[in-house]
Amino acid sequence: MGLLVDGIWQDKWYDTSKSDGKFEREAAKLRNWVTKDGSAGPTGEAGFKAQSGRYHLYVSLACPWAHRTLIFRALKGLTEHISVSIVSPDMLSDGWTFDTASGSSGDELYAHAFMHQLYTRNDSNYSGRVTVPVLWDKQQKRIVSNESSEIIRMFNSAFDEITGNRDDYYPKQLQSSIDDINDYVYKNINNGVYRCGFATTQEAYEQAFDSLFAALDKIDAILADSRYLVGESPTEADWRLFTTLIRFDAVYFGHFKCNRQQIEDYPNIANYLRDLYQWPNIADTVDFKHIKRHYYYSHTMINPTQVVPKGPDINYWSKHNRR
Ligand SMILES: N[C@@H](CCC(=O)N[C@@H](CS)C(=O)NCC(=O)O)C(=O)O
Repeated sequence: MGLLVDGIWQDKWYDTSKSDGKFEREAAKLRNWVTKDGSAGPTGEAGFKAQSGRYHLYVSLACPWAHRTLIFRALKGLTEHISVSIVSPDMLSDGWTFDTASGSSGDELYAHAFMHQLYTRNDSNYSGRVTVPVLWDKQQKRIVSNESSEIIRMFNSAFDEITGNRDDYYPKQLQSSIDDINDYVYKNINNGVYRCGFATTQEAYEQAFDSLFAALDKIDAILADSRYLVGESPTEADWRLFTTLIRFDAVYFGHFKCNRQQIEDYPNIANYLRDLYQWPNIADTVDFKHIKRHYYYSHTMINPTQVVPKGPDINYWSKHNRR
């Protein structure tokens, strides 16, 4: 695991020494938007018009942020319009790789060995972490965005005229409720599990742990009265929560020490998780082999033996009680 400094790869773990042992995630730097007509989006430059076959998505099947983009690609009928390369689940001293022997599909566009080569192809002087997902423009041969929350917004609407799929997971009248719940879930749950797992002091870990479970308790209470987080059909807020919930019992409970209880022990969340998992085309985006292998094998400072646990054995296809 590492980062680029002026275009040179350096193998370095996260530095928590300046933040009292707390893990702080670096903000994504490449923030252009694909739009229907190629006009500029909320940030970045114009020039990225929605077109079939023009864009390529680089993902890890293990990564919850990349997983969001695969879910929106599936939900919005974009699989035949946006191609994908999958990195290996093993992220060690070279960062994300395209090693096919350990589970990568290979870099379909450039046959790079490493993900950082894509970042320096985009900008030979790049400084920053080399993260997935990345949305790449095959026409201009550059990165559109490496911010998953924005890539899913693009997928939600920019390609609607091409696909004819007008399902809207961020409808205008619900946007402020979705934004509020997203902020809360991101801070306490999506990033909260990482704040538990990557904390390097007892105090930082316990703070993250307490806010994580307080938030899960609150979500379970919301789901007692409402089928989804914001009303009676799934929105962006549900899919963003889903990618953390589906990894929780298999990885975060043990590996990140999020072990007050499992998601299976939450009466409403456990059923809600199955409801989302069983939604058309979603189960195919979930790969427990990559998920477990990535975390347990790559984070050698947490699990130096790199032994990957066999369990748990949970059936996400079992019947749920959501209406
Ligand atoms: N803000 C980014 C975060 C992406 C992210 O942190 N991805 C992780 C994988 S789960 C990564 O690539 N980490 C590599 C690193 O930090 O060096 C997004 O949501 O797109």
